[in-house]
Amino acid sequence: MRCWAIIPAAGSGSRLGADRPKQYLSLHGATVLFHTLSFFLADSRFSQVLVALAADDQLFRHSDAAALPVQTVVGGDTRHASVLAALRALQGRAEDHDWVFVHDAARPLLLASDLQQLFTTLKDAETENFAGAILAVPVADTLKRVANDGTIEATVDRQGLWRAMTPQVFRFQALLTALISSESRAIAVTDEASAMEAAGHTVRIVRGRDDNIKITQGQDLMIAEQIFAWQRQQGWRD
Ligand SMILES: Nc1ccn([C@@H]2O[C@H](COP(=O)(O)OP(=O)(O)OP(=O)(O)O)[C@@H](O)[C@H]2O)c(=O)n1
Ligand SMILES: C[C@](O)(CO)[C@H](O)COP(=O)(O)O
Repeated sequence: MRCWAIIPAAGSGSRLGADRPKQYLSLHGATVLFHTLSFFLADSRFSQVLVALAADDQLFRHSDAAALPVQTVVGGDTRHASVLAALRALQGRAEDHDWVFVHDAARPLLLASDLQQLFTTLKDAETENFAGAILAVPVADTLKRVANDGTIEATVDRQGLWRAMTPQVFRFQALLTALISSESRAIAVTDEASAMEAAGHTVRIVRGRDDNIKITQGQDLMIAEQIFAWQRQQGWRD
């Protein structure tokens, strides 16, 4: 049984509105993508790291990430399609029961302690009958549903609500089947767990670190810079 890492990096970063896709923005002297790919390459438990790039990506080959020993695949118009493309690239090499860890390129602050929590949880997958696990954090704010005119329509009960993060880890064949099924049924999934849930699988939540943020909008890059510096100061990253 082997482990594979899939890094979806084919997005355009439209919500952040930078001058390039956010995975190519600089974070403490290297691109966001370089940090994320390097993290998984440094862990010998992974047989290979695959990165899904946009079909028209012109930046990767000129970036610091181009020198890394990863397999590139052409991603799709959605994150779902990009992950599916990477899974299809594994067909013929990955065994059905291999674990596939999917992690957003835009989450460069993942720490080894969180990854280890996932590996430890997976040891119980067979005996406790769950299909995989995801990092997540409980919602701490009051949630509002807002109308188009900017007024509050409702307050959403946050009891039991968690924010899904990545890595999300599932068995190769089960994940491939679930994503193909979601695609064929035109079910829009924004994470792998959604597809697995729709396929009837049980997914385990692992309480992750709050600083495993996804660089998405507003001041996220500045926040990531601060977190990165603090993690380094704590000795949690090189
Ligand atoms: N067609 C897509 C869309 C997204 N992603 C990747 O999925 C991760 C999470 O997606 P998101 O944060 O939404 O990134 P973007 O799609 O780039 O952002 P936006 O929605 O603001 O354009 C990112 O690493 C992104 O590169 C991908 O591989 N393929
Ligand atoms: C996978 C994910 O990061 C979990 O929160 C999130 O769903 C990605 O969504 P995005 O809109 O593609 O950023």
